[in-house]
Amino acid sequence: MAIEFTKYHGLGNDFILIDNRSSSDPAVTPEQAVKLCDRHFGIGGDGVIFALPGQDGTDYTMRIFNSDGSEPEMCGNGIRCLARFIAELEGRSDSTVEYRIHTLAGVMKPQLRLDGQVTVDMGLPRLLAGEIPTTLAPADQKVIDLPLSVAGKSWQVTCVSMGNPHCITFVEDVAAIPLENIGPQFEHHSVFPQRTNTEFIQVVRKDYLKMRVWERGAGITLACGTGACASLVAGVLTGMSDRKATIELPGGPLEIEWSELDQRVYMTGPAEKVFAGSV
Ligand SMILES: N[C@@H](CCC[C@H](N)C(=O)O)C(=O)O
Repeated sequence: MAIEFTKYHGLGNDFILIDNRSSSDPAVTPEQAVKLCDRHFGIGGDGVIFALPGQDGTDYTMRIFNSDGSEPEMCGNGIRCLARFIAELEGRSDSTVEYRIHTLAGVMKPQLRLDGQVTVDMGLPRLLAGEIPTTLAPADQKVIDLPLSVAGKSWQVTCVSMGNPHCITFVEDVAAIPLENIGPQFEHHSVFPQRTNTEFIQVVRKDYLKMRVWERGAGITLACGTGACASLVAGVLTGMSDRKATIELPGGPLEIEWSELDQRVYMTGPAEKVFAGSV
């Protein structure tokens, strides 16, 4: 049976979007998602995202399979793409509609802006080791600037969950980090029982950070929305960043704020349609 899809990207973090509104079960299996994401033998993408019916009073449910077939709790760039995709399905692309989206990380609220950007209320960051999860500290303690040995070197890491796990290291020069080599070693380190996303951050100014990411289940990507949010929170916790900053990723910039008022994290960035087809 043919499956209709639309390809979107958020700063080059690219996804295959599927209109799954008529069923609560994803239209493809994790194994099929791996094939669809293949950049040589498939459509190509960092993940497959499903727009499913809402749950518990929400407008829609988002589920996502990474390009390795694993299912993460949340995806920041993906939820901006999902919001634009849904707006197009509903014929509301040119409005400032806000959606309430059920995810495995809780309810997220993306709002479309007229300039084409999408602002997402990403909720509260989770900071306790047991919530991330990591065994780097006792379950009821935060993991801020603690040593972690990877690839024969000690790294000072801060861990933050945006629903999905992130391990952040501040470095002098992000370009000098051998991401392809050390990324998998962070991802699969025994202190992260559910694996981890890994971000390296260079502070240009306290309101301008450069980031490179190794994503759990997807490897090196051009951008990671939850990673940018987690990194800004890590920057505030370590005194490296203001509460509001531009995060420059290989695919472009995201604006992130950890609000002093409600302690929630807000992310603003683009989401663009690439093409549509069927497989
Ligand atoms: N690229 C995403 C994150 C996708 C999920 C991640 N790979 C994980 O397994 O947690 C983003 O923009 O947040």
